[in-house]
Amino acid sequence: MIELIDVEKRFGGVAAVEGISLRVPSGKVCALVGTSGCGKSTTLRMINRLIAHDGGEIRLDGQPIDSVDPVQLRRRIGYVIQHTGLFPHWRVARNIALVPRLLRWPKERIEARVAELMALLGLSFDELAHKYPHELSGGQAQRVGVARALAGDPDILLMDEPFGALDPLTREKLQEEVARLQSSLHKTIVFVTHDMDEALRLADHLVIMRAGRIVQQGSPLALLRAPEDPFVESLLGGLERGLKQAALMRVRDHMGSLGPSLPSASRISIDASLRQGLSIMLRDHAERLTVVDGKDVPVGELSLRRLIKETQWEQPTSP
Ligand SMILES: Nc1ncnc2c1ncn2[C@@H]1O[C@H](COP(=O)(O)OP(=O)(O)OP(=O)(O)O)[C@@H](O)[C@H]1O
Repeated sequence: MIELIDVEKRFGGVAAVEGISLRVPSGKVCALVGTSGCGKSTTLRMINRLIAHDGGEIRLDGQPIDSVDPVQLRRRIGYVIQHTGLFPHWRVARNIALVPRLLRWPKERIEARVAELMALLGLSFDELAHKYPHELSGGQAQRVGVARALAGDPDILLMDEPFGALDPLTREKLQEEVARLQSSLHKTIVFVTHDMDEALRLADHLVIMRAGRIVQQGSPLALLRAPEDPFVESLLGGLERGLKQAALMRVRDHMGSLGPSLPSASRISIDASLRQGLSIMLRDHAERLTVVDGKDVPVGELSLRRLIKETQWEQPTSP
């Protein structure tokens, strides 16, 4: 568990971060989002003591980070940055092996770990292990960056705009990979992003910052349902907010049973999102969709009328 309690940071007397308090339970993902210069990276870097905090307390599993040697601390914490931070004169395998080498693992264990991580991140060992970073595509380099951060099997992963420099398709693919990895690795992750869709997609806990302070924090759905002010609302997509909320909701949780009436010819997978359901309804001019399981067998119905009722029911009443 990561805890920040009333944390402050000043640069030359000017506050960069003021009174930040947040808690990330073990195995959960927290996203820091906000306008440029609001203190996201500073907050992240204080967690692994790349920057020292001036006030408040930061604790990892209850232990204040000031009481841990910074080098020991950083070996427990994987760190991924936007332009990968790979050593340009080291080959991929050596870059990934950085922390295991520092930890003085035996050679065979390091080699096995590098091969394991490259497989985990979808990187071909034979093709890429001996290349230098400049011989990689942006997506490959970023995967190597993530592999390197995971190499020492840290329980905590900090990621600063990890996919910021990638094209949208590669970015989406890597987001999927990180979500897939996280579902089995259960790391405690804090990441900084400018991409709200990325934050909504990956985070269990969303923290919105402005001018060094937290404006609002909570689960993505809670924030989408009740942004506290126009700034948060606009960051969350303004008029697109309903669709972003629908993207986080699953068909399986909102379908009804198959009625006596003829099933709709338009179908949707039980694993799809409500946003995808709405899109199919618009495309097919259909107010009802037949929900099918993985074997294409009808298992229920998604109805526009019911959806509207349910989402109204979930919206808080405005003051
Ligand atoms: N080493 C430093 N020395 C002086 N001021 C700094 C330093 N690092 C950050 N700052 C200032 O602290 C504030 C917060 O910076 P920070 O990099 O944390 O913001 P950010 O939210 O991550 O921004 P961006 O989204 O643009 O990366 C900014 O005003 C920045 O200029």
